[in-house]
Amino acid sequence: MNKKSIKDVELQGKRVFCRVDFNVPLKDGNVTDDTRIRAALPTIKYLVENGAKVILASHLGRPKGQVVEELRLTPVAKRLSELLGKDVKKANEAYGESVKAEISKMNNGDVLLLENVRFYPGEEKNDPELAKEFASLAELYVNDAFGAAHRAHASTEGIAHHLPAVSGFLMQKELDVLGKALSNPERPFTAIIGGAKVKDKIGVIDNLLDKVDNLIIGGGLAYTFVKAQGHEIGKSLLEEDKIDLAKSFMAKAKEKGVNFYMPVDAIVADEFSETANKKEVAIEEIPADWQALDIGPKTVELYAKVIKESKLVIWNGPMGVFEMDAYANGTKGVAEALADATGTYSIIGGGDSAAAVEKFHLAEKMDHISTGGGASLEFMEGKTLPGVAALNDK
Ligand SMILES: Nc1ncnc2c1ncn2[C@@H]1O[C@H](COP(=O)(O)OP(=O)(O)O)[C@@H](O)[C@H]1O
Ligand SMILES: O=C(OP(=O)(O)O)[C@H](O)COP(=O)(O)O
Repeated sequence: MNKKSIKDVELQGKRVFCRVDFNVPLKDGNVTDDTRIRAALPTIKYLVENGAKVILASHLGRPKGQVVEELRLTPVAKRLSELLGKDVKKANEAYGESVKAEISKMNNGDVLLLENVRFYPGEEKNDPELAKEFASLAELYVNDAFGAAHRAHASTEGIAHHLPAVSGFLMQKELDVLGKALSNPERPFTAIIGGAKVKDKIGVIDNLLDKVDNLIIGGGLAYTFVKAQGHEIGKSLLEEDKIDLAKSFMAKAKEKGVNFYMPVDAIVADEFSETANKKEVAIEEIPADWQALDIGPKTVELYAKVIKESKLVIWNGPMGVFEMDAYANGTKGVAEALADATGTYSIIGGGDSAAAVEKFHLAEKMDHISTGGGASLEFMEGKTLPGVAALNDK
């Protein structure tokens, strides 16, 4: 990579604003999957060992510019402290006088975690004033938040214009591994897209159709396509205004000779809960008032066959609501197919997909687990990631 890294700069005694992606799943105030925290440890340890004052910043969830008590980073600081084996202080704000006072008390090698940067409206707007406030806390900016590198926000992009700005080890590793696998992909090349961020991910499909041999759709994303095919989807996840786009993608796939795979069956439930009534139905038979929360077994079988025949698979987004055991089989089936496909290079992207693979104890069997879902997809599309572009060139 032609961007400067933490190895290229002096760290001793420096106040370093290090943006990480600690957007991790929480339940009852505890971190349920710490993959993203562990992934940032090499950078944090290096900063500590080289005598920097480490000021960490992250977003958590989508609080939309307001303080949301459940989205404070306190549980993350606790987990990080356990993983680092050292005290991690947690600030209640992300900038301002109280934070400056905390920083002035730091010794070299100390670690401070700022509050959720998305509690401030300026973060997602990439407000230059907020970027300057962040910059005023430090003497050096390090971006190790690959998972948020596709966002041009104040703490991922704006700040880099006000301080010397370099990459961390995770950022470098992600760009290297993904760059190598995708620059000249082995074929058949298959992309599996699922999850719930329909608005974010649907656009990616357009560019993917220029690159892949097979495109597999699952998760909440699938039902906008099922609807576009003319079937009823009951109360399943739907982006009404993306139906025409979905239709155009199916037409483009046909034109380009890309095999476009969609669910042929689903597990439907009469409410969004573990204890709901549920049944297995063919995809054209989703009852009104029911919602599809997982792909069905015939779909798993079909997708597993495509995976087995592929040389490179990139998978982003779970196939169903895997957090509830009743709707985890689709995601588990796809994860197992990837784990079993020994001749297939597997790249898993996205916080929830990585968490799913961890949950099924299959992480070891994957070739690369990326900490970025949207980020790895945009990188794969060939887009410039704003969080990377803003860093200093070598
Ligand atoms: N059929 C579905 N209906 C509703 N939500 C779904 C469905 N399938 C998957 N999901 C949800 O999608 C979420 C993950 O989506 P997303 O954030 O897009 O994935 P990733 O973090 O891997 O990029 C999970 O919380 C999962 O419960
Ligand atoms: O979880 C993330 O993205 P992902 O779900 O695409 O992996 C990143 O932390 C970015 O979060 P965002 O999509 O709310 O900007």
